[in-house]
Amino acid sequence: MKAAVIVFPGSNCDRDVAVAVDRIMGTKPIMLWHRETEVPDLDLIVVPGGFSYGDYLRSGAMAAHSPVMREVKAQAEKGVRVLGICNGFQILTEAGLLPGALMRNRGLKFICKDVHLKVESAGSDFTRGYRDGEVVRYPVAHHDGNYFADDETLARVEGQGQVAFRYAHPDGRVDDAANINGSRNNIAGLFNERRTVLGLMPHPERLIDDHLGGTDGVPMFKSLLEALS
Ligand SMILES: NC(=O)CC[C@H](N)C(=O)O
Repeated sequence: MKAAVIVFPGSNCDRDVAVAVDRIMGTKPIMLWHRETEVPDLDLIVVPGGFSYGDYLRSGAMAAHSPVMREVKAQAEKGVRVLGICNGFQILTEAGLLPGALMRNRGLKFICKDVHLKVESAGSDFTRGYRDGEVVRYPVAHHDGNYFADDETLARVEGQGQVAFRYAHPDGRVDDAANINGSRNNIAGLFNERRTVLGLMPHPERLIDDHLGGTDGVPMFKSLLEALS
């Protein structure tokens, strides 16, 4: 199993997710600088959180055009699993690997807190370790997490079961009061059609140890390990 974490100028969750992959999946990922053009064949690519290129223009907009992303796109095309967390989710939408866009939070404030998520689909290599409808607690830390897609795209992703996670109450209810940032249909995480790419705003890599406050992120990395080994 070969994994890589992409590193952009301004990434700040790259080492955290590398620790999660190493500890839970038992493999040290290679760290790939944004200028890299030669990338070995991989099984898993993680696009981590942070502020790539200072989030100038729009979060993820510049990173989506960096040299390494050509390789990421080519490998994603072949079915290599790609996990984009927070800024990584923003980059994957800007790169066209996931539909829609992430806009400024509805309240125009940076949100940094733990939130509850309803697992909308456990039917993927990323989420098999959870149960459909299960409620998990993940931290969020973003100012551009407001998921937007036009009506047609939204109907398509909903119809095809591409929604992975929704912002929810602790009892699993999904409504506007649980919608921390104004995302359409409370979408917090989304698959591509083949479910080989997942992007999500909350941070699974930040809850992988009781010393960090919980372990709700562990099943995601365990699911990937099972799928890829
Ligand atoms: N933690 C992150 O990756 C933050 C993503 C992005 N910089 C935002 O604030 O929306």
